[in-house]
Order: sequence, then C-alpha cells, then structure tokens
Amino acid sequence: MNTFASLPLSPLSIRFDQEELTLDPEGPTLTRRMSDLEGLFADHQAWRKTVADGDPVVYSVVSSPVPEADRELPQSITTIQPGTTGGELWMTKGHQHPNHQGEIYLALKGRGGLLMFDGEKTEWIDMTPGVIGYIPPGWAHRSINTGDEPYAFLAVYPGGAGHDYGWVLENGMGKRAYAPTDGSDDVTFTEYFSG
Ligand SMILES: O=P(O)(O)OC[C@H]1O[C@H](O)[C@H](O)[C@@H](O)[C@@H]1O
Ligand SMILES: [Fe+2]
Repeated sequence: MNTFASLPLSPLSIRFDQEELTLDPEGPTLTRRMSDLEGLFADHQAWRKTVADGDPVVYSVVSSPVPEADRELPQSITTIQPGTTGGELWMTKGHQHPNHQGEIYLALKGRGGLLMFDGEKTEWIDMTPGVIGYIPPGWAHRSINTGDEPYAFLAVYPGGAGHDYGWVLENGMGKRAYAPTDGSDDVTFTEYFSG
C-alpha cells in the first residue's frame, strides 16, 4: 500500500515522456542499486566488487499515482541500465505475485528480455519497442537488459497482485542470461544454480 491509496479514485490522464522515461503526474518511485540485488547474481564475488566499486544504480521504477490496491490497475515504467556482473546481464530482482495474477509489459526503449518461470519451465520473450509480453498468473518474472543502452518498459498489473521476492530467492528463475562473448547479439543462457 502507498500514500496515494487514500486519494479519491477518478479518471486520470498520465503523460509519458518518451525521452526522459517519466510519468506526469508521478506516484511512488524507487531506485535499485547493485547492493539491493544481493544473492541474485551467480558470481557473488563479482557482485560484491561492483557494490564496493561505487554501488551503481541497476534500475529505477517510476509509477503513476494509481494505487496498488485491489481492483485498481496501476502502471509503472522500469528502466534498466546496461551492464554485466560476472558476465550476467543486469536485471530486475524478479518476483512472483503471491496470489497469482497476470501482468502485461510493453517494451518502450532499448533491448531487453522478459524471463518467466513457473517453478518448472522457463519462457523468454525478446522485448524490443512495440512488443507486449504477457505474464500469466503463477509465473515469476524478471526483466533483463540485453543491449548497450537503457532498456525501458511499461508494466500494467492488478493492484492487489503484490510482490513476492522470497519466491525467486528460494526457487530461482530457471535460467540465467549472459552477454554474448562472440560479438553477436545472442544472449547465452545457463541453467540456474543459486550458488
Ligand atoms: O519488483 P522488481 O522485480 O524489482 O521489478 C521492478 C518492477 O518491474 C515492473 O515495473 C513491475 O510492474 C513492478 O511492479 C516492479 O516493481
Ligand atoms: Fe509483477
């Protein structure tokens, strides 16, 4: 729940700035630095070094004022910076919705991937501007920047869906995505070992 939840609900026009990747009016925002992604990259030593070497911002999320409340339909723009840690592409923490509800993403800028895991199978969608990725109920989801500029996407999700980060720490995401080493554009995948 956020501080906007008590506002009266009325129809709302929200302006999206394609260059700045901002929303106006703006609701809650968050910034995740490398230190916020503890236990998620396979190479813990590389993760620790990146934290010690300046703890860069990995991604930020700006939301509209639509509250995360039951029956509401909030939306947010997530922008992931390009980079790798131990070869693994920079990514969101990833989460499961505790009460299994769907979500859609629309790629806006840059190049990325939508990795989904239902506890057994993984699915990957290449996200380039204009692609809508559908996350069915019960699939944990993580976004990954596969390019060399910021990757941004719009998310629209049920306000009561919630974010379960422990599920991903416990179950992983099935696969990990690494930058290509052969000069191609192809992401390399490895099986998930939480290490
Ligand atoms: O919550 P994370 O896994 O860190 O992902 C970052 C964000 O991605 C999308 O924008 C989702 O709709 C947000 O709800 C989520 O917070
Ligand atoms: Fe979600």
